[in-house]
Amino acid sequence: MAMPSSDVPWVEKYRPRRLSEIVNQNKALEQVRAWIEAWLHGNPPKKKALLLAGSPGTGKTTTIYALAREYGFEVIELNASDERTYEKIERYVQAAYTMDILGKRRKLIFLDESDNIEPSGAREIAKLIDKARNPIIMSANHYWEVPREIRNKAQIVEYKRLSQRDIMKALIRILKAEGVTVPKEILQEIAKRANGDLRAAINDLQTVVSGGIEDAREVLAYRDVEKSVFQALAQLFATDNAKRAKLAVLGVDMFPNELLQWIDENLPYVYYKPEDIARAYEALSRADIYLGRAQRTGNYGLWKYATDMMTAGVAVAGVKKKGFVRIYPPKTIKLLTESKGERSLRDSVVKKIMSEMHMAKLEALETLNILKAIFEHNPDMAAHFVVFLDLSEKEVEFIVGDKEKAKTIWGKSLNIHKRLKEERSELKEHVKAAVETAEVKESEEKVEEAEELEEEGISEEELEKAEEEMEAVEKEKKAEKIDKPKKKGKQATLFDFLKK
Ligand SMILES: Nc1ncnc2c1ncn2[C@@H]1O[C@H](COP(=O)(O)OP(=O)(O)OP(=O)(O)O)[C@@H](O)[C@H]1O
Repeated sequence: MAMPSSDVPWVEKYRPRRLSEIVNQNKALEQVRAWIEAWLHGNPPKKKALLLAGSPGTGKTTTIYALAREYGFEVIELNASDERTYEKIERYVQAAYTMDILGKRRKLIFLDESDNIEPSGAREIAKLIDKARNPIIMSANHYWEVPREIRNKAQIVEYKRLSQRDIMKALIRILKAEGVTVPKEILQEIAKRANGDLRAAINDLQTVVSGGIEDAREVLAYRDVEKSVFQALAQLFATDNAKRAKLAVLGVDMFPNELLQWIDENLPYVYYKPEDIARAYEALSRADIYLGRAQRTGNYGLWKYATDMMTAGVAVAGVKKKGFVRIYPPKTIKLLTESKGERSLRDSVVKKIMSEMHMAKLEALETLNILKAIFEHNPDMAAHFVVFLDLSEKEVEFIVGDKEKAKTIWGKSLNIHKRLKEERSELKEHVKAAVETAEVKESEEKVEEAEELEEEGISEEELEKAEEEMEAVEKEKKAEKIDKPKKKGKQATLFDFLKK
């Protein structure tokens, strides 16, 4: 496997230049073309804004730039989380009054992350859409999170997640262009893990190619566990916007202290000026202080501030290196703080919490921390959780982190088990006794009945026969009842007729 020639991010290097090169979004592209052509034919569409909605890395931004190139627009890219967005849009919308849509320098306004628009600004932006004389295209991951005022004014175009096959094809095309090869099973792994996000897949491919095959296996092994941490950190290190940085790590199923280790490990590759690196580390150390305090006091509300410091605090620390940033797993630190055994214990406890308490993974991780506090301070309640979650002794030891305390809780849980067992067997006894009484009663009744028959000189067979006959008579009666009304009706009409 050859080393790549430069560190230009491949997602940029291989971004499709033309609409026709965009993979597997034909339906969406048809709508986009029809909408822009309506503008160009001097007949602006009813919905003056277009909202491209879909998962990350499916081609939304690519569509806008390819569209602009093909139809001759200049793209004015604005970010919804920028405080001055409204002001900027207004400037362009006003300018559009005097701008000839068919002229050479026509502009297309691109509002990225429109699911991030503050509710206060949404009404104003909606008004600008009404006034707009040039196309406004917005993009969002979830269209339902775009403020309603804006959503109602936009034509929604949905982008689908790309299939594993689409992703494989795109990766192979890049490898051919780079003149490098990667074993097929690794390509398949990358395509599988990308979960429909071609950007993530291309970034992984570049990571793998730049690090060599052995490294690739290791990185991919981590990806198994840390599904999206690579993606999240790539986003975090690509922005100097505090809000975007905070959003980048949402959905990473990791404890904040682990996330801190990942950021810590990768910081020196992101900033190059010593003073920027120092500032970023200062933000990290503050995050660490909050985390320590949360652990000591049990006030997990502090996690939020810690996460803000390690994301937003780091993102605004200075000027970042341009180009592709390779993300490294924090191997050494991780090995020191959490062994493989501990990790698997944590995973099994989290799984039990998820299934017994009907929780998503993130929620379960938070609950695990609450359980840790309970296990440390309240062994009686802890014992009930042990029974409820069906925890093993090792899992209890992992949660409480202290052998003696674990023993006490485990002992108490055994007592609860014993009590429950006793209660259950007591209940069983009750049920058994009740059934027996009912059976005795029934057999007593049967004996009584037999005695009566004997007294009257009727044999069992004769009784059965008599019962069968009675049943037959009953049936006959019923059949007659059903037929009768019909006959009656007929007779009545005939009778009437004769009367006439
Ligand atoms: N459908 C596609 N066809 C070809 N390349 C694609 C496609 N989707 C994504 N890519 C590749 O992935 C990269 C990222 O795509 P793009 O920026 O268009 O994603 P996006 O949908 O705008 O994501 P986000 O919501 O995160 O902004 C592009 O540079 C391109 O290389």
